[in-house]
Amino acid sequence: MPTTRTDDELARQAADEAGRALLAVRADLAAAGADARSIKDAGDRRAQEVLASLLAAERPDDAVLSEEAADDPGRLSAARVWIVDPLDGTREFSEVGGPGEDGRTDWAVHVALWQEGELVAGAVALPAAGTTYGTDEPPVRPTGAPQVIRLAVSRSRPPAFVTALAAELGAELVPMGSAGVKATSVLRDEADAYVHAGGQYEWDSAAPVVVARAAGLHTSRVDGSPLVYNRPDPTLPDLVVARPEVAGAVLDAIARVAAREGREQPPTTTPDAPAEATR
Ligand SMILES: Nc1ncnc2c1ncn2[C@@H]1O[C@H](COP(=O)(O)O)[C@@H](OP(=O)(O)O)[C@H]1O
Ligand SMILES: [Mg+2]
Repeated sequence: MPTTRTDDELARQAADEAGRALLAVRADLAAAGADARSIKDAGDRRAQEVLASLLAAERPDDAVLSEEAADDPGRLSAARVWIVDPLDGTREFSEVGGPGEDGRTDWAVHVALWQEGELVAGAVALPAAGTTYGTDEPPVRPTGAPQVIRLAVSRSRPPAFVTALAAELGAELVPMGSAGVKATSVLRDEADAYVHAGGQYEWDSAAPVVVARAAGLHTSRVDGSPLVYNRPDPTLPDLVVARPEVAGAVLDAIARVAAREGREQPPTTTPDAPAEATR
């Protein structure tokens, strides 16, 4: 029987349950000396199982779009769709170092709910850091204008465009894994903005974006247009999450860099699928 949790509470519960399962899987496999590929695969599988069974039990009438499940075309006519990334930052999750080592903390579980055109609830769990950000308790964002803008960027494949943007802004790059970790780094005051271009999917950004919005952060595509979810093609290749104090400067600088690179906007298609991508 479904419980009476709100959608916001269910998002947090689902992200936390998957996060606990991921910590257990990683600890077991690291202790057994498993290789990174086995740890990634087992993590993806286990977190998907936890999310799928919880959502099926609690919200049997809703559709689900997940990185780790076959796409269900029924989602395109559904009123409510959960958009989930059971394990974001898969590479970082699998870097455990060796038996007895704690492993990295920059990976996340993403759970978001899309309803009739908008993201309405969500949670981003950082299980190894012991923190979950959710729309049930909107996070409090840092305020004030930074002297030097800090840009969160992929540690394993920083887009060349973001390196050029940092030079344009006189900004510092702060490398870390996972889209959820990078978006919430703005809430932890570790960065002032997360800018990504060149390839991503709806599940990479849906939960980070709905949580960031709940905290009052700016969220958009790199050209300033709205992020739109539950589209037939789940590719959503670029985004900006930023403190409102820096959002204008960041978007202006993006436009200048794009103009210099001889095109109207930064790349909006995936040029080549990264080795780690599962699709
Ligand atoms: N160029 C690209 N194409 C497709 N997905 C990308 C991408 N760059 C980053 N991503 C995805 O965005 C997430 C964060 O990546 P990063 O830490 O490098 O910024 C990862 O999700 P997964 O770990 O769920 O695969 C990664 O696969
Ligand atoms: Mg992801």
